[in-house]
Amino acid sequence: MVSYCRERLLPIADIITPNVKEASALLGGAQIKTVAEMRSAAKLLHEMGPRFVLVKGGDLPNSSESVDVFFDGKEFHELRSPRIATRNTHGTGCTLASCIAAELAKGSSMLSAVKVAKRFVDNALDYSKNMVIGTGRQGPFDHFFCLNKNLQSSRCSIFNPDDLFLYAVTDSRMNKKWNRSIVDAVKAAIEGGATIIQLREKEAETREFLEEAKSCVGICRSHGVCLLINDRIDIALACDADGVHVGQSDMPVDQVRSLLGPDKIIGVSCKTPEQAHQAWKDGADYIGSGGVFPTNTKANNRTIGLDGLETVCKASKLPVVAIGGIGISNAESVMQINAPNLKGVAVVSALFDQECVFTQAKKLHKTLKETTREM
Ligand SMILES: Cc1ncc(COP(=O)(O)OP(=O)(O)O)c(N)n1
Ligand SMILES: Cc1nc(C(=O)O)sc1CCOP(=O)(O)O
Repeated sequence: MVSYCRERLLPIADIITPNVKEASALLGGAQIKTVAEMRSAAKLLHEMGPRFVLVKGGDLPNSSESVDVFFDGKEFHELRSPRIATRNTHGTGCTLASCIAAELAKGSSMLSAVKVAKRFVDNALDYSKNMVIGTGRQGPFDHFFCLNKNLQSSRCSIFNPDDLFLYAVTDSRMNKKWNRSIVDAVKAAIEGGATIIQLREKEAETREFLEEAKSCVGICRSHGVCLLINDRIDIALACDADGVHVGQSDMPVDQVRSLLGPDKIIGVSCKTPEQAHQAWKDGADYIGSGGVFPTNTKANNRTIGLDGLETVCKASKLPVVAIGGIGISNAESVMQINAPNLKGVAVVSALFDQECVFTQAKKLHKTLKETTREM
């Protein structure tokens, strides 16, 4: 059985998710008692063929944390969560693997799928830790805990593709023109319905930008909205933003991931199916695709049109947000390409080159809602 797995299954698997005992068996009885040994095991297992390896550390002795090691062939990520003391752990492995498969089917990258699945299992374990069912050494846990209406919904920091619905991208030049601070602009956009914010401040000095970014992080957190930083990984780290957006000539996504770690959101601009494919391989969480229409906001930007957007959406498993020349008058035509992974529109001037950011955000949000309800 083990040799069949090694020879026939591992070479064709996208991901394998052994616990430490299973990893040890696959490696002919190797000792795996530390996180360092889990990393070595993940590397050796990867050499047997699967594209990704997740070695699960739930059984690791003497640890207050549950540490899983994720390896994509280049980078290791240690996914940590507090260990939940319970005997109700029967079925966790199958649930984790099924949840990864479901997230992949929804279009997530492998790392995002694994993070969502780990969070789901952790929440389920915590919710059902005190249940008493049967008298065996191990009890079952509650896979359907999400259906319990009395359960308090806690916002999890994991990226939700639906957050791309109305994506507000700031521009300091526009906000200066209308005599308002970035912080006021961000607040108005959120109150009007923006579902995610990106600070794209091309002209700001680093120190000033960092101070503004810190204030915006506070505002976004208090509204439960994610904040990303355009291009500047240093600023994102310093202000503890939720992630970054990078372009094709910025730092490559896999390098960004190794600097930011597994928990941050990474978006990447893609105009072609090849770029979209690479984004997925490198572990991006979403794609920004445009210019859908001509724009005055970004100089020399190539317009790919609605056809180009559709081509990128079709080529990709990742969630996509459309960008470039989008506003209230044409948002409907964008969403009507009706690609299941097109999650929303990203706009700059439609919100920020306007007298009232709040009103414009509200109007655009309403338009998007009406459009998507009809589809
Ligand atoms: C959501 C979103 N999509 C695309 C872009 C463009 O990013 P990039 O290619 O890095 O260009 P600049 O923004 O740096 O001019 C974006 N910012 N956001
Ligand atoms: C920042 C940016 N990126 C684009 C891309 O095509 O990748 S278009 C763009 C500017 C979008 O501004 P507006 O909403 O004012 O047209």
